[in-house]
Amino acid sequence: MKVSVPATSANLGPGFDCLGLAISMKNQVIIRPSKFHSVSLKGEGANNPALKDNNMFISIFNDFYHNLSHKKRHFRFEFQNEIPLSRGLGSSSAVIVSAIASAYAIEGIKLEKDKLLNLALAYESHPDNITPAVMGGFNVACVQENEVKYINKAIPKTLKAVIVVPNRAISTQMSRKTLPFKYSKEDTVFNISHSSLLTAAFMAEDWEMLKYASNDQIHQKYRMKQMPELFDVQKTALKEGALMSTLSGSGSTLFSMTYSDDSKNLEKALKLKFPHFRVFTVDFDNVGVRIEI
Ligand SMILES: Nc1ncnc2c1ncn2[C@@H]1O[C@H](COP(=O)(O)OP(=O)(O)O)[C@@H](O)[C@H]1O
Ligand SMILES: N[C@@H](CCOP(=O)(O)O)C(=O)O
Repeated sequence: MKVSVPATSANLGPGFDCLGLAISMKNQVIIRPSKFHSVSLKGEGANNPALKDNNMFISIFNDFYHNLSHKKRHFRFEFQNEIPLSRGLGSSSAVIVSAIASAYAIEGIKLEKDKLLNLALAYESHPDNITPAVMGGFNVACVQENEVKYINKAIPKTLKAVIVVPNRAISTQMSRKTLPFKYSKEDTVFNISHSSLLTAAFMAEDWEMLKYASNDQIHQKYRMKQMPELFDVQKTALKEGALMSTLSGSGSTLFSMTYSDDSKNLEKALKLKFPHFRVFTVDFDNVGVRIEI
């Protein structure tokens, strides 16, 4: 059985904790019944022994598997990870979503995507990553009475993401600690208006509006101070034709969106100016979690 989950870029500038989209960089796990428990790990995180020994996937999978099944079975888990860890690309959401989906699938129990999303919410309280990880596409989401309420829209093939991934990790938990406890009325109104405009721009496919709508006053500047070069990455991306350029999730990745025709130029300019960072051009993912029995 094979499960794959896409990476995500959350917040999209002003949509702190509520906007996110999926990109076609994915983590995949193949699970087979086996005589003994065993784990193999390839790709991102492969040289991190903690991921093999104390793997968040295995512990969430076991929580669900033991609740769903009365059989005592062992499995071989083969992980192939494309999502860099702690870079604001939703690696933890991918793990949570794939672990829950795998436990149901291995038992042959059908799990609706809406239910999967709400089960994942118990492990990741911000819906802006788990919603695109499950559903794909662009998503606006909020949590009410312990349920995710969301609206989802596919992103056209004429657009691509160009991401700049620094070599330094930023943990989401630590990055949230850099944010103020209180915001002024001006900053609050600024973000509500820009986040609403950004949502409308995605829905109306008005891509030229993104450069205005993607401005933010409540999280990026505080977080990017930890790695001031990110301001330069953002400025360069916008100067080189990005439709928008925002801190991905809690960082450290900078996410930019471009017309497909412009993406190679943008990638080239960013690689030239920031040779010490990894730069990737990727499609958007409109499917979300995939399960193959
Ligand atoms: N492929 C993986 N396998 C196991 N655990 C992972 C994997 N990817 C991420 N994690 C867990 O998630 C943590 C990163 O979560 P977080 O700081 O929220 O970063 P991100 O922005 O990538 O989601 C890692 O320290 C690790 O505990
Ligand atoms: N809204 C959250 C999103 C965190 O995304 P991640 O990919 O960095 O885990 C936040 O901004 O803290």
